[in-house]
Amino acid sequence: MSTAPAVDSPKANQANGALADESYIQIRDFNFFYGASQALHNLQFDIPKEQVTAFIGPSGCGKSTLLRSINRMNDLIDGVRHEGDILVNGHSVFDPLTEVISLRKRIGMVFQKSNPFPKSIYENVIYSLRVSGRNKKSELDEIVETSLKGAALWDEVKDRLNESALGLSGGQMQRLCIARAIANQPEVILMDEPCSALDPIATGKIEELINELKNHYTIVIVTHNMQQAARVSDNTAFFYLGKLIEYGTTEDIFFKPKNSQTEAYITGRFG
Ligand SMILES: Nc1ncnc2c1ncn2[C@@H]1O[C@H](COP(=O)(O)OP(=O)(O)OP(=O)(O)O)[C@@H](O)[C@H]1O
Repeated sequence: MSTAPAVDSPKANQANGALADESYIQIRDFNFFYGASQALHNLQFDIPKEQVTAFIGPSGCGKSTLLRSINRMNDLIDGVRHEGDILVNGHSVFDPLTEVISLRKRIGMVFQKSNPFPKSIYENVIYSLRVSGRNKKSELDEIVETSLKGAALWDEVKDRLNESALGLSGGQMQRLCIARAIANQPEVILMDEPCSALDPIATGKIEELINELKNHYTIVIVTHNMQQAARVSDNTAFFYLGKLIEYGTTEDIFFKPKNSQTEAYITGRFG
């Protein structure tokens, strides 16, 4: 069961409270501001454990802002502030005692454009382990193999681990970034349009991988691609102008949307 503190009827505040599974990320009365401009309004919903939850909605509706709030990537931007809370596994990510570097390891992130370092494939995978002083070769070898296998990349690169990561294809680089996140043994993997720069074949491989990864990790994905949201996610949250309009199982959101704005967006009539 969830270890989150009791709040007043969280389900009652969900735009669609159909999700019954154990929640892992709890978003509570969350508002977010860039300076004087409010980007997110009173968000309140739960994201289930070891499932894929998609954030969808037209450009500028706040999907990335919310995603980046979960592992406090927005802290890097001047003049931002928030109200409310986000709990991951029962702990506030904004707790003053939370160490942000370790938070970002526990809540890994994969970006729109893959961002490998100009280093070998091997060093890319264990980069943050090296930074934190872990240098035992046998241990690192094992983590590299497990992480690359976890990212469905091992077979393609096992004979060239010491070659530059910059020689990989776009899809392989994106899977390498997933392997880098996995090496930290994360609880959550956040993905911000991870396939937007990839061709359909590379996209298909990442989607297959997401399907596999959800057996071990809680995944939140921002996507503009409705077919992708329908294919990979268990739950979908639809946002408009910084508000959560509707949230539920992907099947309900796509086939039985309750809100006319959701329906219009899903069917491509706006956005
Ligand atoms: N660094 C920033 N400074 C000021 N405003 C910002 C910043 N980043 C985003 N915003 C604003 O916050 C709002 C939400 O933006 P956000 O990028 O979260 O939306 P999005 O749904 O992810 O959009 P897209 O699909 O185009 O990536 C928008 O009005 C945007 O202009």
